[in-house]
Amino acid sequence: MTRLEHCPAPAKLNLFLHVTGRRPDGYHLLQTAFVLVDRCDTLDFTLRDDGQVRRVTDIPGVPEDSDLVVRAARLLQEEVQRRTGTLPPGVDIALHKILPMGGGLGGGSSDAATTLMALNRLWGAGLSKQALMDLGLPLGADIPFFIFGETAFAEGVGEALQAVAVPDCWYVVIEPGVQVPTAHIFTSEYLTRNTAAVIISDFSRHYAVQSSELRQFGKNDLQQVATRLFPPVAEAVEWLGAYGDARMTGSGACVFCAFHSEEQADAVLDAFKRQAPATWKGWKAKALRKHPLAL
Ligand SMILES: C[C@](O)(CO)[C@H](O)COP(=O)(O)OP(=O)(O)OC[C@H]1O[C@@H](n2ccc(N)nc2=O)[C@H](O)[C@@H]1O
Ligand SMILES: Nc1ncnc2c1ncn2[C@@H]1O[C@H](COP(=O)(O)OP(=O)(O)OP(=O)(O)O)[C@@H](O)[C@H]1O
Repeated sequence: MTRLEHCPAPAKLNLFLHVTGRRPDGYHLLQTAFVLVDRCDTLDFTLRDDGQVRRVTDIPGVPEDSDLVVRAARLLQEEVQRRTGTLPPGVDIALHKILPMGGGLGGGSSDAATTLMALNRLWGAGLSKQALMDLGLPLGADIPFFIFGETAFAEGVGEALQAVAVPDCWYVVIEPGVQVPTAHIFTSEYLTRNTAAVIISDFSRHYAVQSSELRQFGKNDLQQVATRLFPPVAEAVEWLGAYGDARMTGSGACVFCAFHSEEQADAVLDAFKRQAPATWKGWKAKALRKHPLAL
C-alpha cells in the first residue's frame, strides 16, 4: 500500500463546556462533552521515498511547516524511528479544507488526528490508540478526542475521556463569518474559571430525561466571552435560538442547535437562506457515533 485517499477528518461540537480551574502552566481545566458530526475535511496520503513530509496543497494563512498535519506526521515519523531504529518513508499530504479555522469545530486537531491514524496504517507503525492520543496531545487539546473516536465526556484539558451516549440527532451549524482565536478567549478578563465540577452521571441523566426536548446540558463558559468580543457570535446565537437551544461550540465562532429530524434541520436552513446576513454560512450535519477511521 503506497496511498490512502479520501480520509475524512470530521468536525466536533462541544455540547457543553465548563471551565473549572486553571493549571499552574496557564492551561484551563475543563469539563466538556464532545460529539463528532459528519461534516469533514478530507486528506490524501502518498508515500515518497526521500523521507520528507510535505503538504502539497496550499492552505491560506497556514504555512506548511506550522500546519498541524505536517507537525503530526513528523512527530509520528520520529516516534517510529525511536521505537524501531528505522525512519519510515516520507509522505505527500493533500489537505482539502471545508471546516473554518477558529470556528470551534476542531478542524486543525481533527486533520492532525486523521494524519496520525492514517499514517499509523500506511507506515505499518502499529502504535496503540492510547500511544497515538498521547503523541497528539501536545499539538492540540482536542486531538486525543478525535483518536478516541466516539461521543465523550472529557476532563483535564480535554484528554481524560469517557464514552457517553447522547440522543441521535441532526445539527444546524452557523459560521458567523468571524474567526475566534482560542487563546484570546482563555486569556480574557471576562472569563469565569470557577464553575462547579459535575459528574458524568449528571450529564447522562440529563440526556436520558431530556431526549424528547434536546435541551443541552450545562452551559458553555466561553460563550459569554466570545459574544462580548465578537458581536456576530451573539447575533448567531440569537438567530438560531428562535428554533431551539442554540449554543456556541468550543471557543467559537460557530453556533449550533440540535434537531430530531433532517426535515426540521432543513426547515431552519430554508429560513436561514432567506434571512441570514450574506457573511454567514449555515449547514446541517448528523451526529456520528464513531469516527470513520476509528482504531
Ligand atoms: C476549547 C476547545 O476547543 C474545547 O474543545 C479546546 O480545548 C481548544 O483546543 P485547541 O484549539 O486545540 O487549543 P490549543 O491549541 O491546545 O490551545 C490554544 C491556546 O488556548 C489556551 N487554552 C487551551 C486549552 C485549555 N484547556 N486551556 C487554555 O488555556 C492556551 O492559551 C493555548 O495556548
Ligand atoms: N491543518 C490545519 N487546519 C486548520 N488550522 C490549522 C491547521 N494547522 C494549523 N492550524 C492553525 O490552528 C488554528 C486553529 O484552527 P482550528 O481549525 O483547529 O480552530 P478551531 O476550530 O477554533 O479549534 P478549537 O475547536 O480546537 O478551538 C488556525 O487558526 C491555524 O492557525
